[in-house]
Amino acid sequence: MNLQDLLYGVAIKHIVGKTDCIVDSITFDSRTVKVNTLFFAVKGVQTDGHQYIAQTIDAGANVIVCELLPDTIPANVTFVQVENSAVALGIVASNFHGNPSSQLKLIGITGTNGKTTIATLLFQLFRKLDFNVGLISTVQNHINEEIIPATHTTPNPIALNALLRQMVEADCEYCFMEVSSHAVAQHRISGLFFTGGVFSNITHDHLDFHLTFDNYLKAKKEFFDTLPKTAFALTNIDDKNGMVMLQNTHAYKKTYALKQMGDFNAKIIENKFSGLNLLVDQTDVFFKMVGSFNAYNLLAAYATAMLLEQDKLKVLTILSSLKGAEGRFDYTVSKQGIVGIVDYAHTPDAVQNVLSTITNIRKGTEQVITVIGCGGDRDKTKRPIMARVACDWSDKVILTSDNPRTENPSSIIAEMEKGVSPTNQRKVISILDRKEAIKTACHIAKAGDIILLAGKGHEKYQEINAVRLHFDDKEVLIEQLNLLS
Ligand SMILES: CC(=O)N[C@H]1[C@@H](OP(=O)(O)OP(=O)(O)OC[C@H]2O[C@@H](n3ccc(=O)[nH]c3=O)[C@H](O)[C@@H]2O)O[C@H](CO)[C@@H](O)[C@@H]1O[C@H](C)C(=O)N[C@@H](C)C(=O)N[C@H](CCC(=O)O)C(=O)O
Ligand SMILES: Nc1ncnc2c1ncn2[C@@H]1O[C@H](COP(=O)(O)OP(=O)(O)OP(=O)(O)O)[C@@H](O)[C@H]1O
Ligand SMILES: N[C@H](CCC[C@H](N)C(=O)O)C(=O)O
Ligand SMILES: [Mg+2]
Repeated sequence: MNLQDLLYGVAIKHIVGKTDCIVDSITFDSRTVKVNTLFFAVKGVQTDGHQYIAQTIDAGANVIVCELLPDTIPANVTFVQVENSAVALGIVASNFHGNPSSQLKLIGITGTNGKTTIATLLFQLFRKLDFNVGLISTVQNHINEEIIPATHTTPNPIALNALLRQMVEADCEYCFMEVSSHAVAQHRISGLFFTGGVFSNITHDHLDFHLTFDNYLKAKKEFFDTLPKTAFALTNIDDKNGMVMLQNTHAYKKTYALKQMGDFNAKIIENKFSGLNLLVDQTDVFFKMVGSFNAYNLLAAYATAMLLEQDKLKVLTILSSLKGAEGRFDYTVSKQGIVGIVDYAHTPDAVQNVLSTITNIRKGTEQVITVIGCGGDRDKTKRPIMARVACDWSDKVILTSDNPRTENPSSIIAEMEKGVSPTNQRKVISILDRKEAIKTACHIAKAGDIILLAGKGHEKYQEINAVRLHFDDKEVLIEQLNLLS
């Protein structure tokens, strides 16, 4: 592709070298550069792409997009200086793939919790409404029934635009995608054209990356700030920062709420293990999904479908039969009557939500046994809080490993233990090995008791020392429950 076409829409500070050259591929990773590659020098968390410029030229790169020009510029290489290489990367990646986001209706969902659930519900709903649909999510990406494994919640701009291009080729009319705060802060969504944005909620997470809650909020808000005038900006106003999201957006503003009047409203009539009974915009509907947090997710999906001009009754009928994403409040009952729940709660708020839901709908006499760990190389400040919340809402807690990554798992558990108050000590045991922890929970449980396995949801691995070993909470849970006599 011609360089001038690729650079369309990029704010350029300075160009050194010819602009009428042909680029065959684009990358932000020096290790994948070939002849006639455009290399983006991006500043990262670990290293700075600018360090690899000379290496990429040796490997055949003919164009370099960078923030700082080197002292000597070799002949036959074009240097494009920009303010922010990551922003330029998004725009060029979109141009390279023929701007696929403007050829379908792209809806982005942001928030601390609920993104995967809302995006998946919308994908399942629009498939059942007979549309060709794409999904970009933590669990997996989809083009209709085709599954494309996910590496990130929101992929890098090159992978993202390639995926959107495949969706356009498959005649997809809609794509529902999660927009993580990392993706906004790293400009992975730069250059995309959105038809709508949805905000679920914001609570404590990712402070290792954003450093302060304020920065984290700003990242979420920036997504809404950059939505075009033609898009809708749908927010949950029961969240205390829900209105903040709308402050500077050019998009048309819409709200949803359970506790106050919004443009879209729902009321919980009944919340049981068998599902939710909700009054949605005055229509009484029974849903298969459990828990008040899922009332919010269902309402967000319904409101989005209404903003996309779908038929209300058809939408509610289909939503009422959906189960949402894999590994979210996924429950099973053993032959002894022990209830096992696998859930992806990995933030203090999510743990509290899932446990308060269990508390609200349990009969009262059973014990709640929670098995929980925290991820390594991620926000450390949430560890004691997650342990405290688990203790406050459970009868017994087994602290264990999640994905330790490169950290020592015992140190992660020790940080969680700091959140256990003296009165709660008697409820808690720590078992390093996650399988042993689940086995112990199954042995402690009696008929009617509820075991919650929190934090790993759909994940099919446990990452220890940078190696991913097969591990599936649901598989282990069922195996251990079946071994009980
Ligand atoms: C913290 C974070 O988000 N890191 C992402 C980031 O990596 P980084 O900033 O560490 O990059 P770096 O290693 O410093 O490298 C800087 C630049 O130099 C380049 N480089 C590097 C080495 C080299 O030899 N040559 C070279 O060119 C790199 O390609 C990069 O362009 O950019 C990389 C390339 O896009 C991502 O793969 C990487 O995601 C890591 C693997 C990750 O785990 N991210 C998680 C935290 C994440 O993004 N999660 C969110 C979900 C969060 C949520 O639940 O809300 C997600 O959207 O998935
Ligand atoms: N609307 C909600 N409000 C609060 N908690 C929720 C909500 N929806 C889901 N949860 C809890 O958060 C967990 C993660 O849900 P989900 O995967 O939908 O969120 P996510 O935003 O995609 O998370 P991630 O950022 O890790 O991809 C669920 O397993 C549940 O415990
Ligand atoms: N999307 C989340 C996933 C956390 C899941 C948990 N199992 C862990 O490994 O910490 C994150 O990147 O923080
Ligand atoms: Mg997700």
